[in-house]
Amino acid sequence: MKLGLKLLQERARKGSFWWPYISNLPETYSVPIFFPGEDIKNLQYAPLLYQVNKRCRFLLEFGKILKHELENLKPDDHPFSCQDVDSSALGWAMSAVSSRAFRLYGGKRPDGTRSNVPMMLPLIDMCNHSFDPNAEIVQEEANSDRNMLVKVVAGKEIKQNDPLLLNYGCLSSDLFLLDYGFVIPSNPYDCIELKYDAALLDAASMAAGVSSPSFSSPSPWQQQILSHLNLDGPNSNLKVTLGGGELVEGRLLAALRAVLSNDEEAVKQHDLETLKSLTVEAPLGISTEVLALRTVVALCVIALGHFPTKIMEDESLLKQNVSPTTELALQFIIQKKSLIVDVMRDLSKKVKSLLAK
Ligand SMILES: C[S@@+](CC[C@H](N)C(=O)[O-])C[C@H]1O[C@@H](n2cnc3c(N)ncnc32)[C@H](O)[C@@H]1O
Repeated sequence: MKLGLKLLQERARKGSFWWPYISNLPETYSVPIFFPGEDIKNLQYAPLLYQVNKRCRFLLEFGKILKHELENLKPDDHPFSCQDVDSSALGWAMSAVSSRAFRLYGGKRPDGTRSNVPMMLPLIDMCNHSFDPNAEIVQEEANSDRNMLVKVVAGKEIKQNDPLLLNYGCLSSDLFLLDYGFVIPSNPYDCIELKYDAALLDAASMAAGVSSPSFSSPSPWQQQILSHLNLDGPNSNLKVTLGGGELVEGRLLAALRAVLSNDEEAVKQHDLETLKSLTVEAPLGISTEVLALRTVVALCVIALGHFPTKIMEDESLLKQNVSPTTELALQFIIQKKSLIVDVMRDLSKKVKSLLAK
């Protein structure tokens, strides 16, 4: 937000050096904080809705604090040349920065290391994103400590009229939408967030064929493994993911394998890294592995059931003449649901091949 405030300050300052740049920035952004209520609802996916709400609440709160702080300032002391900076102006600035700033190395710290700071880079910020970019940003130190040379360097041959494309990062679809306001079809870095919840896992594993699951009442050795995986205990992190690079997050896979195995000796023969790896095939035996993978498939079914609409309904709506924000919301949820379906398909294939052994 610091850079956003600076942007607002320069936008309000008469004769600002940055005015030509700032006056050419988009007036609106397609990020969800500006979506109409109906399209926020259309986003359906709870972790994204949580982030959108969090950002909106922050902007409202910060707007109030700022108003209070600026209230009694003399015109000469006013950082925004007496212009009103409300939550909508803050939202504009936040979106300008999140969608256009690049994180680069800043000045040197006393210990010689460099801080990582967001910077607005006029002209460079005209480059769109691609996971197959044709250029990259290269930073070079100039002779003085304060100055930094920032260049865009071609990574491959670029023909005349080809767009210059940079890689903004291997980000999930949530971050592309929240920060940049677009959705990449079949984003290989997208994932689904789930909560490691014992009752939910008991239900999922029962659907997978476990008669008396013990996620809600793990034995002490299983609890120890869960706490090593940071899935149990006071500072646990219960957020686990499906999809992305890993298909099933290693911590979830290890927990499923350990709790479904019930064979302390067999589990303790393996280190955590082995238990977390899907490329290590069935370290605790085929039947445990099949139950673990089927439990994930059941989790996927439950996750899909939480979306109020089906992919086919979203796709047919998308074919109609919808607004750009509805289109983005639909693209986003289609992507999320397709990812779950892909995970189910890949895991079911694995189960089939295990059973054929
Ligand atoms: C750094 S700016 C890039 C320049 C921008 N296209 C412009 O005309 O000003 C980032 C914004 O460009 C758009 N953008 C960048 N890459 C995109 C992509 N692959 N697909 C769709 N929109 C993209 C998004 O609106 C994003 O917020």
